[in-house]
Amino acid sequence: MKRIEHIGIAVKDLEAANKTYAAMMGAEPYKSETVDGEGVTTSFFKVGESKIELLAGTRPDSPISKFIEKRGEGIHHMAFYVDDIRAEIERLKKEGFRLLNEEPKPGADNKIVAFMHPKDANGVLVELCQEK
Ligand SMILES: CC[C@@H](C(=O)O)C(=O)SCCNC(=O)CCNC(=O)[C@H](O)C(C)(C)COP(=O)(O)OP(=O)(O)OC[C@H]1O[C@@H](n2cnc3c(N)ncnc32)[C@H](O)[C@@H]1OP(=O)(O)O
Ligand SMILES: [Co+2]
Repeated sequence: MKRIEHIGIAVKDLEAANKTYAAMMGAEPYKSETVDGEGVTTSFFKVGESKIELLAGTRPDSPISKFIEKRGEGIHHMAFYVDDIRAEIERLKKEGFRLLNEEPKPGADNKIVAFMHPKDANGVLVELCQEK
């Protein structure tokens, strides 16, 4: 795993959260994107080589809507950049980690992504991402 690509933060109101994070970080989000497959709308702020990804659910069965319903707003996942996501999925499976999707799926910001179960990483939902 090369670097922390982004930290995902679950928010109820993306517009309001954009204003909060823009004021805090002193910069506007550089991108906003809806990923229908995940039921989320995202916005991204640069932090050096990493990013903050704000995520709001677009439907009640979205993982973000369910997370907020159960736990409230807050850090939802940590994403690592990898050069070869399929090789990394195979390596993690051999190590005994449970992948939530074994075939990479479309993510935001021109990435393909895969998730690892949070119970296998001390309560942290881990995302792998690779450039499309
Ligand atoms: C924008 C695209 C992409 C990108 O490019 O960056 C994204 O970031 S998409 C982000 C949203 N998508 C996902 O999160 C996909 C992967 N997630 C899932 O498959 C599910 O959310 C889940 C992690 C399997 C949980 O779903 P489910 O099992 O239906 O929910 P439960 O509430 O029953 O959870 C079981 C268990 O796990 C705990 N949990 C759930 N989410 C998290 C989390 N984000 N971090 C830590 N722990 C989490 C939950 O609390 C339950 O534990 P117990 O209460 O102890 O049973
Ligand atoms: Co993410």
